[in-house]
Amino acid sequence: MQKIPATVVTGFLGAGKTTLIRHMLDNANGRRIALIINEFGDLGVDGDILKGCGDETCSEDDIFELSNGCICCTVAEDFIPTMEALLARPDAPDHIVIETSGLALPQPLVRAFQWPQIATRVTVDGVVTVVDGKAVSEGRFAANLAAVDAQRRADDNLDHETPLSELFADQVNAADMIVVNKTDLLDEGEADALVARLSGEARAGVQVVRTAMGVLPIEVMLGQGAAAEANMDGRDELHHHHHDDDDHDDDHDHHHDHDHDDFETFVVERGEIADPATFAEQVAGVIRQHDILRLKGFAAVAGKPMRLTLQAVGPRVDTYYDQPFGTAPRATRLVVIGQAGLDHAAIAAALSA
Ligand SMILES: Nc1nc2c(ncn2[C@@H]2O[C@H](COP(=O)(O)OP(=O)(O)OP(=O)(O)O)[C@@H](O)[C@H]2O)c(=O)[nH]1
Repeated sequence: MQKIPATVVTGFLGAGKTTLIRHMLDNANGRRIALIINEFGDLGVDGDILKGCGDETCSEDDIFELSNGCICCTVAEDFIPTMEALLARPDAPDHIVIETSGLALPQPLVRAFQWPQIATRVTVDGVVTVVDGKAVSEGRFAANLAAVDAQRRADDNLDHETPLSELFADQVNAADMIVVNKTDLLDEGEADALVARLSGEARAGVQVVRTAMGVLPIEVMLGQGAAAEANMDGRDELHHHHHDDDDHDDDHDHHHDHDHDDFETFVVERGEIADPATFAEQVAGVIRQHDILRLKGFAAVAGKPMRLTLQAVGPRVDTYYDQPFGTAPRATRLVVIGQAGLDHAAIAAALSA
């Protein structure tokens, strides 16, 4: 029996994973693609966006949402049972695409494909790492040398970098292909420099391609034939497990105590907003003031039957009307994601003002 290829799409919060997958679904040309989506933050925004595709290639039945935390830490409880349920269905998909949360380490997920009940049926076609070209060019994932030094002074055993730079390095390290997205926000020189830098940091032979709005031909994205689960060499994660005493344990059920302890998420609910542009400015102000990494959700706009989708990556805020509320409650709900220590009350108050 031929194995079903599975593509793992990883990349930091807001890099453009959902956008890339949405574009792929819109251009699936009759391929049946099953999606497994893992989101950090409990609003199901990505699932909603992908279900809105309305195409028979991505019926809701083919979308599985894993929302019990980060996929790399819930492999046994969540991911494996979901894969088994997917594989037990009579109509096997042509391809499986897995969107990890922006905080996930891809390595534990790829290793899960070595589990016997999966390995006989599915192979990892490729790990696609989506990079926010603008954020990386601005140095958002650069190791913060001052912070690293302070940590080292505090604890000799620590040789890790910042949570952001570590995650970024691990996601790059796991890649079979790197997609430098958001090139529309870069000039050509910046894009060239970033591609050159990432080609140097990635494993040998990894292709680095550039996109805007995730426009990548489906033939480039799928069908890489990497069999990543059988080729783990050089994909190792960095030094994440310093809190665990048993971290050399290769037990598959082992819980990786890693960087998402350094991040947190919560939901803010408020009443209708008056005007999308004004609210977007207000949101951008709150993001700057509180150093929020990612904010997304849906808003009810006074007098408008359509639901407004709001997406912010750092202080860049996008809004668009996506669908009528219909019978759904006209609620405004926003999920906020940042490094641990966010002032929930102040942020909620500022977003509700
Ligand atoms: N300017 C610009 N914006 C983009 C591009 N790709 C995605 N975006 C926007 O960036 C925001 C985040 O995109 P998503 O596709 O949701 O990112 P993601 O990686 O799935 O985000 P998480 O699931 O939260 O980790 C959205 O507002 C997108 O419209 C791009 O190439 N250029």
